[in-house]
Amino acid sequence: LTTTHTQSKPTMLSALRLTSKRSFSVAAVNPYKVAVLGAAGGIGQPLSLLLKLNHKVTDLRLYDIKNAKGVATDLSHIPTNSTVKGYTPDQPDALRDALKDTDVVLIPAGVPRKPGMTRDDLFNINAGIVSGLAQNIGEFAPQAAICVISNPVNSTVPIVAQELKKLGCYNPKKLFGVTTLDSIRASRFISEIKETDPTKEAVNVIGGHSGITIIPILSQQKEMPKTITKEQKDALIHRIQFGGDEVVKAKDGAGSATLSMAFAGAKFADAVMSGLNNEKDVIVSSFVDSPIFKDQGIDFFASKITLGPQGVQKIHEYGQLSPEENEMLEKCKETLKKNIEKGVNFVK
Ligand SMILES: NC(=O)c1ccc[n+]([C@@H]2O[C@H](COP(=O)([O-])OP(=O)(O)OC[C@H]3O[C@@H](n4cnc5c(N)ncnc54)[C@H](O)[C@@H]3O)[C@@H](O)[C@H]2O)c1
Ligand SMILES: O=C(O)C[C@H](O)C(=O)O
Repeated sequence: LTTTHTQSKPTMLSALRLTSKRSFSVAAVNPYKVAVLGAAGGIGQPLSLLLKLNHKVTDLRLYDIKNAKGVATDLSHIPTNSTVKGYTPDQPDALRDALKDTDVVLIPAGVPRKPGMTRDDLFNINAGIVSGLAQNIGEFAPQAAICVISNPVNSTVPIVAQELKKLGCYNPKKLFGVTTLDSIRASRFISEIKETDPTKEAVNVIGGHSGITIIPILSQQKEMPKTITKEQKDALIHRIQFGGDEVVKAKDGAGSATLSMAFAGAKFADAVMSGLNNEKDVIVSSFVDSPIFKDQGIDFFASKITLGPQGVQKIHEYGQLSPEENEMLEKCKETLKKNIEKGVNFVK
């Protein structure tokens, strides 16, 4: 999909070869301590399972306001090379113990959408949850790479940045809004039109993570079918932008994307650890503190980035856009600016 690594390395699935003793010795990687905050939720549980299967993770900490210990005990019976421990607020210093010395922290804590809601409608509840967790990360794990899943990502990422700035430990290279779900949807949906292998398809998706702020740059696609009509192309763009709504509608009140998001979150975390491990050319898309539109007051923007031992190593230019895509970008920037300001003002 959009992650590329030149170095051949075992994938997450290699950890599934549980019967082979080799699966414990393949890893020429450093051991990583990973915390999931919101680990007992719809995303948290499958995400934690996928992290348990990732040989790069040796110490997995699961924090939630409820049921984290149950999920951790369940996962702890899987014979992969990590320990798993659950933490809930009834234990003294639970968050401190969950976060201490971690390399990567993933945040899927917060409420999901119901039909008819926008991601921004989640702001009132999730902003408070994310800012509280960010304060604890700043205090107990200021070194960690922080991957924010909780919506609205366009605002929750600025909230985390602002909280860390207040604590004097903001590292822009280690804060990520997870937009991988947009990338994997784009790969999947375009492959359905091109009749190709979705694992070989990559679309450059930029902007943010909500509706019109998600911009798939289809003009950069080579080998689009000559027969594709403008209507089909517009429908594809719309489906990538509103893929989240498709799931919310289908789940009919029971939440939003959890399983595809867990896959996306695990894939992103794997890439972050590959970067920390100094693997070459680890390229993913993410919503990060970016110079691209800073001069226009937009401090965060999603584009391709290269990950390295210190986190973000390079932020890629988004490349050439068609006139239609330029128009989409202008609209994206207006919304993004407001979403970012809303997050920043919440903390101020
Ligand atoms: N970035 C993306 O692409 C993407 C994709 C899907 C969902 N999401 C977002 O992820 C979030 C979680 O979705 P879900 O379906 O897993 O929801 P969920 O309700 O199933 O799970 C959320 C979990 O967070 C926990 N939680 C609440 N407050 C907490 C706190 N202060 N500390 C720790 N844990 C806390 C809850 O107990 C629950 O277990 C939502 O905001 C959703 O919109 C983002
Ligand atoms: O759509 C949502 O609310 C969840 C998530 O952001 C998604 O894109 O699926």
